[in-house]
Amino acid sequence: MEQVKKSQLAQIIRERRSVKTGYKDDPVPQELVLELLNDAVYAPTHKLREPWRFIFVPTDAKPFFAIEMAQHYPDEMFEYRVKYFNEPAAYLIVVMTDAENEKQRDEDYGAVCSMIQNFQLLAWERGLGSVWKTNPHIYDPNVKEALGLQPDEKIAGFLHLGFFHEAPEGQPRTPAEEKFTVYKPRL
Ligand SMILES: Cc1cc2nc3c(=O)[nH]c(=O)nc-3n(C[C@H](O)[C@H](O)[C@H](O)COP(=O)(O)O)c2cc1C
Repeated sequence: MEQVKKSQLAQIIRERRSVKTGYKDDPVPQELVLELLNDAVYAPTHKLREPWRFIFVPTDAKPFFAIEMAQHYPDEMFEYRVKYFNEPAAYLIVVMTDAENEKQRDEDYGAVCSMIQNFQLLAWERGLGSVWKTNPHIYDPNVKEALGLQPDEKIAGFLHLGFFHEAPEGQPRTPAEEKFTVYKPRL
């Protein structure tokens, strides 16, 4: 098949990887995270609700954060969890409004997902690795309380952040043609 030259955007979308291990110790600058977020928030957001807010865990605070988060796990998992939470260089916790009705909940989660994908693409472009994690602790009421969440808020995810040694290998995606049908009018 003839190779069509991909636009820069298409290339970044295809090349971005979730970086789950192999982070460098280099600190993640808060200014960079804010710069990326200020572009990412141009994601579509119904009624311009912008249903997100962010908690940044900088690199120098991360060892304390790791201990605090690990305390929410059973004693026998504590050490492993401290190690786990220390792996990324920094965290960006994405907090979102937890609407009462299904329509708004779906719209808000859609907006947050779009914004997070924007952030991940922009981060990739700048060499900053990220992975969106939804481990069970994001649903733990004690974790929510420790992070100062309000009753009408929930955690959309922990973004693990860090510059990295090697880009992980990507997994191919199913061609859209295989999941594509064309509507035929029945009238
Ligand atoms: C909503 C959402 C939640 C995710 N949660 C996790 C997670 O808890 N743990 C994890 O290792 N990866 C998580 N991921 C990352 C996916 O595993 C990753 O995107 C997938 O393996 C494809 O890899 P790629 O992003 O490099 O293309 C999550 C991704 C999404 C979109």
